[in-house]
Amino acid sequence: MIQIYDTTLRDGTQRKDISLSCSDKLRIAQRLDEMGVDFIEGGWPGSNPKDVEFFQEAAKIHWKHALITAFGSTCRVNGGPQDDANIQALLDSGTPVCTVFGKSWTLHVVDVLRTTLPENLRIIEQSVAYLREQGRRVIYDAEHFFDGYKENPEYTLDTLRAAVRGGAERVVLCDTNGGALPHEVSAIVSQVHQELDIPLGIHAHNDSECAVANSLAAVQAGCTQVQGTINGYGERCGNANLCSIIPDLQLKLGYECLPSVKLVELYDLSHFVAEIANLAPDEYQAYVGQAAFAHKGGVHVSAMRRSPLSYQHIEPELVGNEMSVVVSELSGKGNILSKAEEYGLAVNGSEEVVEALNQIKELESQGFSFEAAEASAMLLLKRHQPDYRAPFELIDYSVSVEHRQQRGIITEAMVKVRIGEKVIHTAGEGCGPVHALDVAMRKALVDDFPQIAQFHLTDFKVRILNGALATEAITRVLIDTQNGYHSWSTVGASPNIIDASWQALADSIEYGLMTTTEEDPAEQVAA
Ligand SMILES: CC(=O)SCCNC(=O)CCNC(=O)[C@H](O)C(C)(C)COP(=O)(O)OP(=O)(O)OC[C@H]1O[C@@H](n2cnc3c(N)ncnc32)[C@H](O)[C@@H]1OP(=O)(O)O
Ligand SMILES: CC(=O)C(=O)O
Repeated sequence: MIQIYDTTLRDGTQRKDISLSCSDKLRIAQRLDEMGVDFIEGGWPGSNPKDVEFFQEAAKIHWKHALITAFGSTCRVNGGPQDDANIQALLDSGTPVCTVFGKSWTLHVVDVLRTTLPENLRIIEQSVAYLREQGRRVIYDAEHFFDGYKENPEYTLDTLRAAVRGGAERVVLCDTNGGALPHEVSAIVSQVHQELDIPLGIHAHNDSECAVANSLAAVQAGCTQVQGTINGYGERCGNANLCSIIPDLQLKLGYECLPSVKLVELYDLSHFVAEIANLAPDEYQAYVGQAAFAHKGGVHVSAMRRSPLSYQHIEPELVGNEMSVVVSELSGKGNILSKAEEYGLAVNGSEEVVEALNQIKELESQGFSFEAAEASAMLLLKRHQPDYRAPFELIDYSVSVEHRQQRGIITEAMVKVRIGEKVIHTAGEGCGPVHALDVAMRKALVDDFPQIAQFHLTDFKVRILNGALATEAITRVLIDTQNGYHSWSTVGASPNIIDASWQALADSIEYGLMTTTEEDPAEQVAA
């Protein structure tokens, strides 16, 4: 069994760009408790009123499994813990467990605390002992332990012994500057494990991109608690990422961290915390990123269709994620077949697949990109089906943009479309050419397809592909659209920006008409 100690609410919030409100912190803590995390470090009560409020509110909650811990430093140099505001704040937080950090590295004792080595041992021992006397369990975080150990191993061990004499139930070896490498962590933890008969923990930062590897090495060398954060948020480059460490330990190394029924909620937990932290989820994050099981290369997809573990290290469902297939110029027939299956399209023979595949490769060479435009990829496959009839057909369009003195810029569009046997000719004005085309198209289609009123353009991205050609360059346009309960993306590419926009817009409308009914979106969300 490995204890999971989450510090998202404390060290996680030391990441630049994260600021959680008290209620954000409580929501995350409750979600972590539901997951079965053992310790939740709620903050530093000696630091700010928000953290004080967190502990006041946390005291009113019935925690199912987790122990809430309050974090703070040892008492100030030349003072005693009984007179120390920070230690008092730890006691006032009312948590059953207090985590106290102290200095291990002589550089920090001498240059930062500006005190003597024996005085540092005194404040460690007395701070821990005082909290113990007040009935609190104490975890001792040995800051800069690995840097300190490399310089003066005997002194760093003495700091741990001081914490143990004070009554710490566990000492946590911190790679505060994140510079240690796995072989060093492995060797040092093994030596400490031999020297001290006390449970050990690991707290790693990611400055050498080794926080997860260092945490695993530490566990294998004897640590039984791992401190980390959800999504690896934390000071500078972050803390050890629990979303990787937990499945690594549980699925690969056979340790128990969370109840196994909870592991499948890891993907949701990661996205939940990103959402509350107001950060875009990292698509490329191991285990829980949306691309973690997304297959693009044709060779990979072809093999995956034959054996689901051929290009995956685990079954994605174990952590609540799912496999997906991307269509692009790197596709083979397998990608097309998988996409067709995903969209429920019956494929009538390999010729159809090869034609669609070749068209995708050709269009990508012209500047299209189907990876981020699944709706266009789906329409392309659909158009290769003999029985497919598009809901409308464009006959002509024109756009005029005029700059008139006194009247400013005037933009108008005309479209002529065929719906069945009917030809409809409309015009629209807009604040720009794409808006005017959109207005004219909606006018032309709304009587036959009233659901078009539900479509909203949510994003419009323009990228110049070969900038060296300056204004003659190919432009790629990606449009995101939604109808209140579902969103989709389409693509166009052309040396003419209006034409590229038109292609993406027409695909967006065609796909939307195929997938949106006339029902009220609110009812569809409920369904
Ligand atoms: C490794 C880590 O991540 S530790 C956590 C770091 N997180 C934070 O710093 C966030 C919360 N911090 C804060 O809100 C503030 O820094 C406070 C309230 C803790 C302190 O604020 P201030 O009193 O203004 O001090 P300031 O931040 O300028 O300096 C830190 C002080 O703590 C002292 N200190 C640092 N570590 C320790 C320690 N382990 N034991 C005792 N004192 C310590 C320093 O010597 C310095 O004191 P001094 O100015 O009297 O020499
Ligand atoms: C305690 C802590 O956060 C660190 O040493 O990094």
